Amino acid sequence: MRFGVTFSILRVYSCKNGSQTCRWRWQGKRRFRSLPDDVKSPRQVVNPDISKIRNIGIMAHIDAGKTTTTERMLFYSGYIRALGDVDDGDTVTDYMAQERERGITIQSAAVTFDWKEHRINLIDTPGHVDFTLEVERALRVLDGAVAVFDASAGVEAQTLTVWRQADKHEVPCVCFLNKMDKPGASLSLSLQSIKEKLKANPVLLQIPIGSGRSFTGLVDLITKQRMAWRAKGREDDGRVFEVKALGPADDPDLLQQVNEARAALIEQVADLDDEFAELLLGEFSEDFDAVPSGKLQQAVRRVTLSRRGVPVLLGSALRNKGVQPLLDAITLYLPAPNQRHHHLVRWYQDDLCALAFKVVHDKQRGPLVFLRIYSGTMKPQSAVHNINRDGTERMSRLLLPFADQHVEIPSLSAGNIALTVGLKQTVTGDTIVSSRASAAAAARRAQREPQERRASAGGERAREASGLVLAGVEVPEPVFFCSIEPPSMAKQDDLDHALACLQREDPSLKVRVDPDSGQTVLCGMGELHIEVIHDRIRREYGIEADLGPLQVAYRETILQSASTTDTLDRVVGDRKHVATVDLSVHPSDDLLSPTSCGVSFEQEVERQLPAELREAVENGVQSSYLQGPLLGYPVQGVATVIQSVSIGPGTSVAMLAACVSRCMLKALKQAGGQILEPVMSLEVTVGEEFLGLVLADLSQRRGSVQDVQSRHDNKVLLATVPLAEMMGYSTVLRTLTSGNATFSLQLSSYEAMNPQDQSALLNKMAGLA
Ligand SMILES: Nc1nc2c(ncn2[C@@H]2O[C@H](COP(=O)(O)OP(=O)(O)OP(=O)(O)O)[C@@H](O)[C@H]2O)c(=O)[nH]1
Repeated sequence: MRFGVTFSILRVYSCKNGSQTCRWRWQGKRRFRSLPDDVKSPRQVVNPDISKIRNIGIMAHIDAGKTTTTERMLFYSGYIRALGDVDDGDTVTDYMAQERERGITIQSAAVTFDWKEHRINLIDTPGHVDFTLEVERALRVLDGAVAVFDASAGVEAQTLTVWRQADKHEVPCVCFLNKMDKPGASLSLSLQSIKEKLKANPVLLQIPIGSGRSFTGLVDLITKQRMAWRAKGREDDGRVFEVKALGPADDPDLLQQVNEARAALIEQVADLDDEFAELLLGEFSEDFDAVPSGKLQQAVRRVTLSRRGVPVLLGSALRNKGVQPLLDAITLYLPAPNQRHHHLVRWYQDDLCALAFKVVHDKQRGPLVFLRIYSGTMKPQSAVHNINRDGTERMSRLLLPFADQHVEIPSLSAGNIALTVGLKQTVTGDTIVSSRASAAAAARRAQREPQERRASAGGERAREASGLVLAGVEVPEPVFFCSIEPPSMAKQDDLDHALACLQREDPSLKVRVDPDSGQTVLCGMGELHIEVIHDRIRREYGIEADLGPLQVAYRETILQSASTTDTLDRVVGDRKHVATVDLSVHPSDDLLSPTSCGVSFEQEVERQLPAELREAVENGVQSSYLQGPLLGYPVQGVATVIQSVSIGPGTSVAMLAACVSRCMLKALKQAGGQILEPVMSLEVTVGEEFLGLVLADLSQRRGSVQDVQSRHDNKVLLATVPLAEMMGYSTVLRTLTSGNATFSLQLSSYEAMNPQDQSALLNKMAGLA
């Protein structure tokens, strides 16, 4: 649409009956669009062709503004009447009581809405490191992501983690530099940190008009349109904004800045996209700037999809600026489901193939399972087959998620995210297909596929190619644990039920029973994680459970090799069991990986030992890895070699496994035990005046400072510190700095404790210190 210089439009988006409609009103010489007052129901979400679906996630470091941005998206697309505020605890996506009280996102929430004839299925993910698995589960099923940054901080610790997760799942991203209204906001700092820390190639698509508090709008470098919001800040809801082609009559400095930035953009895109480079050098060699904006947009899309570059957009969600162009960018640059290649899906052809990526418990409806549909169609009241559990289940209802409200729908096709009621056996990571027969048909197609083609698939795809199930996500090992007790024995069953439900929802929560004390033990990702679980047991299940002290999940390993022999000679009932095992244990090269424990057999033993006995020996070794000889923590970094096995007639396999375990315990003790402790990367952002106090405190905690960087008036302290020293750190830091610091903590590695610290720990555990 072209407008004369004197006319500009104030753009308001609203959607009625699934399509963008707008009314116009005139003000002086200007034409304004105005919004109808009615709010759309999630039922009105358009059901478009797959090419117009966008499954996206919003990810970032804690507090970058994901929830605030999501809230604006729902508001501008017409799905909520009033803007919620994280600080007032009334946003749509943070609906859990704890989220509203704490002002943070804990579980990822899915919402579906439409924008300019596109259906957007959006997942708002948590930023706190304790809930990283939530982000990973979401990224597994998404096609694209919006990475939100605090423009005054650039890339922060958790941004790096989520970015790596997006990389792992090859998810194309756009960046949104939020909080451009903050006095310390810096476009150049943010772009620099994206390049340096994320090693990504930022493709800047907008430049800001004004900075800090006087940030009023943006210029789109592709179309050279100037978008200006009213300067009223928070009171103005941002629906109305002026869009005007930037012309010679405008601010000459701004115009020059735009021309330079656009020229740089064209050059950068030409470097990243051969097709665009050819176009420029052919038709537009005389004047690159004359290249049509549509062509530039298409090239930016190709660059984004191939992940050679990431578009960068700007705004201030809280001040209601820049979110509508971000929505445009989602539809323009992020992929449709059919543009992402999911290797295994082709074997199912048009049959249903879906991945369960999240389960939540609803008191009335039972478990609700979130599914990403990769092929085929889902209908309510139908049976589906769960390949992982090898069982068929009946799905009673099919819903479209809209945070905690759900809308019943008659069917949902490939490329969408569905919420199902009635699937009682399905857990996160399971693959759902239409029937056992369709799984068998897919298996036949997979068999017929040339071996080379399957082998060429790398990583996750290779794992998928070896079976018929979609790859789920890897669950990180918990670093903290504590005992949990019901208020009375009568409540033990209720507590077990609550824990079973919570575990189904959250695979990063592990529950086990301590073999010595018989106590139930909760294992989680961090203090906040365990605190939230405890709180949920109280609120959602009405159980006032008691938590024991929080403890660190150490690991054990060995320092040297050892060989040993053990003989088990036992009479059970009227049967005599005799077995003798010779084995050796060695420190493995891959000492610090949790999966680094292995078992192998001497060639001769492997040849002679029947498969059933080999399996019993392996079980014996594996069970001894679960509890190390020093403090009973899991063992890692050990390679075991079985040198000989002899077994008397009538000896059971269980007795052989027991003999191996006993022999392993002896060997591990002989090999000299070493405790490994989790060491965390710590990032503290603190006002300069408090830096000395924070550093002094860290030195008491066996911390080692890696770097101190400046960020405006703040200092950013990067350090590593043993997790055992970080209990209750948030309270201490708050007190030390009068609330002027934030920190993030995440697992960096497991490291060997020095002899003094180890013996202090052993004494403490033995009750001697
Ligand atoms: N100045 C300014 N503050 C903002 C902006 N967007 C969000 N905030 C504030 O930043 C804080 C965090 O916002 P959220 O939207 O909860 O951030 P989040 O990334 O969803 O946080 P988690 O989900 O807990 O990781 C809140 O106090 C917001 O009011 C912005 O554009 N400018």
